[in-house]
Amino acid sequence: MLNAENLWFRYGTHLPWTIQEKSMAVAPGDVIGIMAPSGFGKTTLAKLLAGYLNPAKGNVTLDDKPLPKRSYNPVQLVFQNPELAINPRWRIDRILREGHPPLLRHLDALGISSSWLTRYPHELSGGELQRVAIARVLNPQTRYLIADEMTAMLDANTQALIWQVVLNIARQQQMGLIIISHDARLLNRLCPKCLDLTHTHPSEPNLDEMLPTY
Ligand SMILES: Nc1ncnc2c1ncn2[C@@H]1O[C@H](COP(=O)(O)OP(=O)(O)OP(=O)(O)O)[C@@H](O)[C@H]1O
Repeated sequence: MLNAENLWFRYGTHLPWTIQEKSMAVAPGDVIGIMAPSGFGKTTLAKLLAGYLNPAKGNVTLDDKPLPKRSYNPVQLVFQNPELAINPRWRIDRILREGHPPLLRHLDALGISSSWLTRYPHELSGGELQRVAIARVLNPQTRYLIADEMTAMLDANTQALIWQVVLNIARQQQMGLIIISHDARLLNRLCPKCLDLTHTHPSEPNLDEMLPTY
């Protein structure tokens, strides 16, 4: 279980709280959507859940323990722009093997061509590079995947292909998925449970009631 308990976060001591008293729990194999317009703190919440940011108060635990700081992070976060998460000086082959060797069937399913492996990131298109970024985290060590606008820059066909593969693998590996998107249709299609943050304002205290707990 990935558990966030009573999280508070702000980007500076004199700035307003971006995240206030938020709690949520995600079980293995759950698929949960988070939807809200720009600025409601979706990415901040994602970063807190993945341990990229530390809450001012509250904590995030995986099976009742803090997230590991030195070993592979079982809570992986994939953003819209793969360039930001990928070392531009590494060839694709090395990027894919950084955490855990990728399974050949995952590369095939995502349409990753063997001819890409010897190239550098700038020698792939944005959509091709995003597939590499996704393949990199779809390994058995990833227990929870947070997809923050992960397919927003892709065409409809590539988007459909990627989600089919990701949902299949998540089901097989009992990986929990948190899908953040502005696209209500996408979330309705993918997520049995969905949080719509547009009905609240970040400073209002009732957001908690919308978050699923188990
Ligand atoms: N590094 C930062 N320093 C200061 N303020 C920040 C920082 N990052 C985000 N913020 C602010 O925190 C608030 C929430 O930002 P966040 O990126 O979490 O929202 P979001 O809902 O994901 O938005 P978007 O859909 O545009 O990505 C915004 O008001 C933003 O300006």
